[in-house]
Formats: sequence, structure tokens, C-alpha cells
Amino acid sequence: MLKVNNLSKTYSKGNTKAVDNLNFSVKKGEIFGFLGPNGAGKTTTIKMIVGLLKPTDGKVIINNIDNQKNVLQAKRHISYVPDKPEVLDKLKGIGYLNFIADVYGVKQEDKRKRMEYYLELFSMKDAVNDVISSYSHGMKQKIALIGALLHEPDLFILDEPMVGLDPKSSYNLKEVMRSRCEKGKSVFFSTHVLEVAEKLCDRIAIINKGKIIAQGTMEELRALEGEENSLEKIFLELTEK
Ligand SMILES: Nc1ncnc2c1ncn2[C@@H]1O[C@H](COP(=O)(O)OP(=O)(O)OP(=O)(O)O)[C@@H](O)[C@H]1O
Repeated sequence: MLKVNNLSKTYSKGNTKAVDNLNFSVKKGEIFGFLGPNGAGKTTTIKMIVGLLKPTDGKVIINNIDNQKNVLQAKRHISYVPDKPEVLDKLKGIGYLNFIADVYGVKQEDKRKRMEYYLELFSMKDAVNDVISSYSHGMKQKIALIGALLHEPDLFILDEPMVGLDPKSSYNLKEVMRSRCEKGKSVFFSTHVLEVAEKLCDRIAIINKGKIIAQGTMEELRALEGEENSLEKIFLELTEK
């Protein structure tokens, strides 16, 4: 589903590599967690995966499509929700959702059913006719999430998705992530919430100072640092080395 090959990024302002030769892949039907301390390179990596930043080196392949050679085709397979979603403020929630569904060519009947389902799930039915500029941070995040789910992406990419969500919405989002994987779709997300990663992810990669320092299933990560260790302990031990 997603292959990241020798991916690097050096910002023109900085001398050091923000992302340094990353290699990993996300399989069909898998939830993949991307963990790392502040400034480790998570957002930079995600922006390269979704085609918002040009890599200095390396490749991103989405469903066998090189995202630098065929940006639009690659984008059809993904949805991305950034950590601070910038949804079109002047639109009403419903206008935004219709706009996104039309961009992706979602059929009317599918659009109606999916909107109804996700608006109910994320308690946004009452707010959908209000202007987005009147929404709270969490509500903006939820309308962005709903918009991102309308075209049933093969790969759902989320940067810090739990930040700003109330417990019920956070729980529901985790359920959505699980159900996407049961349908053979994939999820890639960054998080600082280690308990979420531990419970939810099939595989995890830990990035520190631009480099992946460990990746694998929870069992494989535990084998690196000791059988009994929680992800928190493994994370702290690996990132403080
Ligand atoms: N536009 C930019 N120009 C120059 N340097 C940048 C830019 N964006 C990020 N960086 C640098 O790249 C490195 C990685 O940043 P990035 O935002 O990818 O980290 P992150 O893991 O997402 O961090 P956080 O968890 O704090 O959000 C940092 O050293 C940061 O200062």
C-alpha cells in the first residue's frame, strides 16, 4: 500500500537532515503508528508522503504509484488530516463536505449515506449547517476527518489525530481506524500518545533526529528492550540513547 524508500529531507534553511534515509512500508489492512519526540521529523515525513513537500532524496510509492511522478493519481488513493486542519472557514460544514465529495467524485448516494453515518458518529449533525469559522478546534478537526473519510481512501494518513478530540470522538476515531483495516484499507498516523499506539497499531516505527531507530510489531519492539517493557519504556530508552 505504501512504500517509503531512502526518503530524506534537508530544509533549505537548515544544515541538518530533518528526515534522514527512511525506509518502511505499510501493508494492506494494517494500522501503522509513527512515533517520535518533538522535532523528530514526523510531520516532515508525512508531508512528503502526501505530496506537500518535495523530498531531497528518495521515493514514496502509494499503491504502486510514485507520488512525485504522478501526484494526482497517487492522491486519489489517500486522505490526509493534518495536526492543525485548515478547513475553508467561510463555508458551512455541509458546504465543505459537499465540496470535498465532489472533488473526489463520490456518487450522490454514497455521499449521502457516508455523511449521515459520520456526522452522527462524530456528533456533528447539529453543527453541520453552521459556518466553520464558528467551530471549536475539535469541531474543525472532526469536519476535516469526516471530509477525509467520504471517498473511502485506501490509505488514511493522520498527523496527531487524537489531539483536541474529546474522549468519545477519540474512541470513535479509533473504531473508524480499526474498521477501515477490517475492510482491507490502511491507516498511517503519528502520535505522542503511546498507549493509543500500543493498543491500536499492528506495527510501529520510532523516529528520532530524522532517523528510524526501531520498527516492528509490539512483540518485536519488546524483544529489543526486554520482554516486560511497555511501549513508553521502550520509547524512552530508545530515544534517550
Ligand atoms: N519549514 C521548515 N524549515 C526549516 N526547518 C524545519 C521546517 N519544518 C520543520 N523543520 C525542522 O525539521 C525538524 C523536524 O520537524 P517536524 O515538524 O517534522 O518534527 P515532528 O516530529 O513532527 O515534531 P512535533 O512532534 O514537535 O510536531 C525540526 O528540527 C524542525 O525544526
